[in-house]
Amino acid sequence: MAGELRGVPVGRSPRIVYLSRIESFSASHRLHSHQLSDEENLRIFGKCNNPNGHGHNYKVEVTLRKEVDPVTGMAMNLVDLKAVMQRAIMETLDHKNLDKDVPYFQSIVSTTENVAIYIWDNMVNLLPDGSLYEVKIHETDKNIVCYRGE
Ligand SMILES: Nc1nc2c(c(=O)[nH]1)N=C([C@H](O)[C@H](O)COP(=O)(O)OP(=O)(O)OP(=O)(O)O)CN2
Ligand SMILES: [Zn+2]
Repeated sequence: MAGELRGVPVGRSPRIVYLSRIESFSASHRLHSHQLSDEENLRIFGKCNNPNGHGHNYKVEVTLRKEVDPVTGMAMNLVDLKAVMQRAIMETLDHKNLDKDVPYFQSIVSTTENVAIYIWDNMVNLLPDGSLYEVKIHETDKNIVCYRGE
């Protein structure tokens, strides 16, 4: 039966929470696939294929699904999550030209879908096993991508 031992709940299943933190970064990019001709690129990506590129102020929301430690009351210390996001997102993407400065995007089109996958892949091994639940990116106020590792 559920009860307490020195103030700590015992005898019941763990409490699972969804813990999120948001960071913002600015980056420029151009939508262009090396697997397509110039004409196809222009037809598919339109204005976003302009060789001069364009920029966004991206907002990234990272969510962990994790049990609350009954002693600390935390699923994960947000100070630690901030440090992981700094390393996996800010240091590699902020104020960068995605296509030229980030090796990953030299062969992969820098759509928001692929930016979300890149961030997931960068973060997943820096977090406790199985805890990363979702990476959500607001590329603009209207364009949003969510990736859950599937
Ligand atoms: N599936 C995707 N489609 C598009 C992506 C993408 O990442 N994934 N990206 C772009 C462009 O890079 C660009 O982000 C689109 O900008 P824009 O159309 O200007 O954005 P808004 O919809 O917010 O602009 P409004 O003109 O204010 O509606 C295109 N497609
Ligand atoms: Zn864009």
